[in-house]
Amino acid sequence: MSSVDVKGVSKTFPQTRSGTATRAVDDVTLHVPNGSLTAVLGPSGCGKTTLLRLIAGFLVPDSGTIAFDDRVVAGQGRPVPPQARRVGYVPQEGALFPHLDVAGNIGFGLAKASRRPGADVSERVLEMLDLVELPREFATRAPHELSGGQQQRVALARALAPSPSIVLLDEPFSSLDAALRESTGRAVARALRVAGATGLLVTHDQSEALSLSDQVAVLREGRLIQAGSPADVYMAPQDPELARFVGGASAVPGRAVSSGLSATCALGTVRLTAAPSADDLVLVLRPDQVVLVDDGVEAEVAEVSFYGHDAAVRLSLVGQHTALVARVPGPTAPTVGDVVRVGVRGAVHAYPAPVRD
Ligand SMILES: Nc1ncnc2c1ncn2[C@@H]1O[C@H](COP(=O)(O)OP(=O)(O)OP(=O)(O)O)[C@@H](O)[C@H]1O
Repeated sequence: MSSVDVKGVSKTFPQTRSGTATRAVDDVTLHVPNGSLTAVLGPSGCGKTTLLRLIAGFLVPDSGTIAFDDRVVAGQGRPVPPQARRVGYVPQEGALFPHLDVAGNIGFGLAKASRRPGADVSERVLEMLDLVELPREFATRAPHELSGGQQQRVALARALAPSPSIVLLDEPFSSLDAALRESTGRAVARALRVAGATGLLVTHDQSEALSLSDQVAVLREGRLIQAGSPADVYMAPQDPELARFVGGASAVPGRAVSSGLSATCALGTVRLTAAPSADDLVLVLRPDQVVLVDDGVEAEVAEVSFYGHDAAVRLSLVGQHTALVARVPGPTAPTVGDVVRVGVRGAVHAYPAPVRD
């Protein structure tokens, strides 16, 4: 096990023939505690893979340092090469060697530098199959005889077999369908915990990040916007854009009430989670905070997405240019064109409104 400390790391790709230089990672500082799993979350192109490749040693930072515990691996003197970093890497898909069976794939790293004298490769292969919760009989199967989720578990088993201190996973579930994605994700997180490895998981899927990790690190345009526990990132997002990205939210203009922890907005007076730092505010309403009530403000139903157990209802406040999303139990969902009444449940997060020129 090792902690990972990224300090002030930047990486710019030089100008390509077709465009300008890209600052893919911009002054990122991130601490990943020993034995924990951190999800690196952000939209496509925000620099997630580049950050992972810098930690793996496939890329060298332009500035800043990367350390595993107290051992600086990049940024001071000659960078430590990837093979000497004791890092396991699980790429997106198609990662298995098609000409080797499952045992050959899992034992691949062991057959090289990291094999301990006298260690039994086949015993380790079986241990690894147990760890990733696959039947031992799979050892003799070819990769094409496995499902996508099983293949990703084998890829993890291969990464874990040489007992790396750190495991880096680059969108390992992106090719799997929703149900398989969830079960494979949970199995992978369990295996990492049992192996005691420190993990970094790149994903653009906010529910995957929130449900699997101990810490969520959110990147936007190469910069680290927020790092915290899943609950912190969901309950106290750094800005309204992050609230929309993680969990979804409606942003409504509001005005602080001088007497304390409340604000007025198109939905009436609402309670705030903390004293506001400005008079003009942006109030962030989570879909589960927007509720259909008997005595609220009138809104017209613009769109309904039915998910079974619940439904997302897009609403437009009557006579106002305010759009809202409410999450209601599936069986109670209204239909498009209905006029309903809405209110706000619980305290809402407020941010200073952007200053207009
Ligand atoms: N080798 C490269 N040369 C030039 N630009 C690159 C290179 N690799 C990445 N980039 C650019 O750096 C930025 C960050 O890319 P990166 O792959 O790290 O993003 P990402 O968040 O992992 O995206 P995705 O989720 O789509 O995989 C992008 O604008 C990308 O075009």
